[in-house]
Parts: sequence; C-alpha cells; structure tokens
Amino acid sequence: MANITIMCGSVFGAAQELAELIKLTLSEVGHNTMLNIPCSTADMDNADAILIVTSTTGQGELPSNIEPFYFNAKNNMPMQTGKLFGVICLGDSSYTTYGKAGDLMQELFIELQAKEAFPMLKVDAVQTLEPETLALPWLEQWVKRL
Ligand SMILES: Cc1cc2nc3c(=O)[nH]c(=O)nc-3n(C[C@H](O)[C@H](O)[C@H](O)COP(=O)(O)O)c2cc1C
Repeated sequence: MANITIMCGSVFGAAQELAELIKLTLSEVGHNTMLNIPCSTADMDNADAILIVTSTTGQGELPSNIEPFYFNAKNNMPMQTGKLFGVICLGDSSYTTYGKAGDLMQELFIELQAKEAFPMLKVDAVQTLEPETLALPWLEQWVKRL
C-alpha cells in the first residue's frame, strides 16, 4: 500500500469535496493518505505518490489556497525524481483558459522530475456538476499504476 499525498486547490468547494471523497476512497482500499488544505512542499516528503486535485479560477489561475505551494515549489525546486503523480483539474470549457490550473501543476511536477502515472483528467463543469462520476473511474486507473 502506498503513502499518497493529495494536494488540493479549491475556491468554492467542488475540488475540495472531490479531494475529500478521493481520500476516503483511497483509505478504504488500504492506502495511507494525507490531505492538508492548504498544502505545503513538506507534505511531499514521505509520499510515494502525489495526487493534485485543483480547480481553475480567474483567467486560468490557481486557487489561492494552492498558489503559495506552487510558487514555493517553483522557487525552491524540491526535486521529486521518479515519484509518481497525477492531476485532476476542475474547469469550465466556456473559458479560453480551460483547465489551465491543471496544466500549471502538471508542468511543475514534470520540472520536479516526477513521473505522471496516468494522463491528466480535466472535468468540465459544462458537461457535469458531479465530478466524481469521472474522477472515481480515473482514480481506479491511476492507482493501478502506482
Ligand atoms: C470566477 C471564476 C473564474 C473561473 N475561471 C476559470 C478558468 O479560467 N478556466 C476554467 O477552466 N474554469 C474556470 N472556472 C470554473 C471553475 O474552475 C469550476 O466551476 C470549478 O468546478 C470550481 O471548483 P471549486 O468549487 O473547487 O472552486 C472559473 C469559475 C469562476 C467562478
């Protein structure tokens, strides 16, 4: 079983609710999970794998509760060489900056030399208001690759 750190950015609570459901789901199958909101770079220290669950806000920006983590990691580059990660991003395809927060987090973890275990999932609020219907099947695939 893996130590999984979930890093969450949320403005109105949808991504947070999803992150909490994911934490519960992973714990039920025996993984050790950590979910601190806001998260910090230290949360990655004992993780075997990192799952980012974030929404996009503003014009393609990160929510303010995950932005400090992002800039801290960009400035200090705490390398995560070979560590597995995944990204679930909530967004809205009526924005030209659809799912940009997910792209930013994906780029960051690639810079930190982590390895994307399964391609990023973007959940479009235009298509569904129940992100778990897409996220839980995705999670099952992601976990298989750990
Ligand atoms: C003010 C505002 C700005 C947003 N900007 C974007 C954006 O640039 N790109 C995007 O894909 N979605 C954008 N969204 C959509 C949110 O990411 C989406 O509704 C998400 O489900 C909200 O999750 P949250 O409740 O965790 O914040 C925006 C929503 C709001 C209200």
